[in-house]
Amino acid sequence: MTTPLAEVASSPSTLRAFLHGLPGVDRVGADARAAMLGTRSIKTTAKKQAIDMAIGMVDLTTLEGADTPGKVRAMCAKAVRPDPADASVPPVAAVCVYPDLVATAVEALAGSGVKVASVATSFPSGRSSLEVKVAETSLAVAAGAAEIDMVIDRGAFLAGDYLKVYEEIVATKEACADAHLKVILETGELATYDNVRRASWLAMIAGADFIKTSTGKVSPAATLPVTLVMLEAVRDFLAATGRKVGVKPAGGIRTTKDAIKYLVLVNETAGPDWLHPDWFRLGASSLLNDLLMQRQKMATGRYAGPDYFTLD
Ligand SMILES: O=C[C@H](O)COP(=O)(O)O
Repeated sequence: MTTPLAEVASSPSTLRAFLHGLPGVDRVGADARAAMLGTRSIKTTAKKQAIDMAIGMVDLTTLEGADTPGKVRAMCAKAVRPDPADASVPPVAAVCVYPDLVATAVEALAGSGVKVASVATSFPSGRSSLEVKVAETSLAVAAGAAEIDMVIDRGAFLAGDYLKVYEEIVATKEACADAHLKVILETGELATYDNVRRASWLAMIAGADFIKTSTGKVSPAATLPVTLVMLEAVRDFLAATGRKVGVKPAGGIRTTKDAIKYLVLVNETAGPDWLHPDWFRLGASSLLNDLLMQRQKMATGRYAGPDYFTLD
């Protein structure tokens, strides 16, 4: 890395030269390594620990046009006490909602320690003016959001207008004040792993606290190889700058088996220091019930069945 990072974004050409100077991703190698790590088995005792760890890393999400305050309150109750019959189940890390439902979630979660995350910047498309995006972020923060999940402008990124994407992230970070900023790359639209690496670095240079794979509205959403590329990026960014950034795969993660594959990937790629909700999250609308069912199966030897738990 020859250009000091502070100067990388001083012009469109320096930013482009930096991002295109990053080493290319060996696609076949990344796919093979993710597949290999995905087949690793873990011991039964480690599995119980992994399930509780995964529960504590969930960003329990509802991002539907039909969301209501009642649905969000019910989700918040589940976030705090995932299994009402078992107080040993840890709470999730955060709930993630649309900006207009932040106040409802903040009230429902008061004093619980579960954080409220709001999507922003015209989620999921990211298609509005910077003024609108910044105003939406400020309103969500004013309503009490502790975390903002913004989307990047993929159109600008794919057109090579990296400085526009950078400036939007910088402006959104400023509007966040003390709230943490997660930057959604929407990797399913970025076409190549090289682009995923570039977008990861772009977001981190611009001030992201977390980089997140997907909105959950585009297919493919989170995948193991894409998450591997992002974990390598946060590892390398820490080595280059001394600043640690978190990672959040989101979208399509529905089973305990998948969640554990992600934890193995984190451990083997970025390292065990990332195995904490401050540095790793799983964004999911319907993973929690499977984690609860598998947890109960390990404790009692039988499944309670999906009807035992309230809907995700
Ligand atoms: O940020 C989280 C995603 O929107 C959730 O996606 P999902 O419904 O596929 O779990």
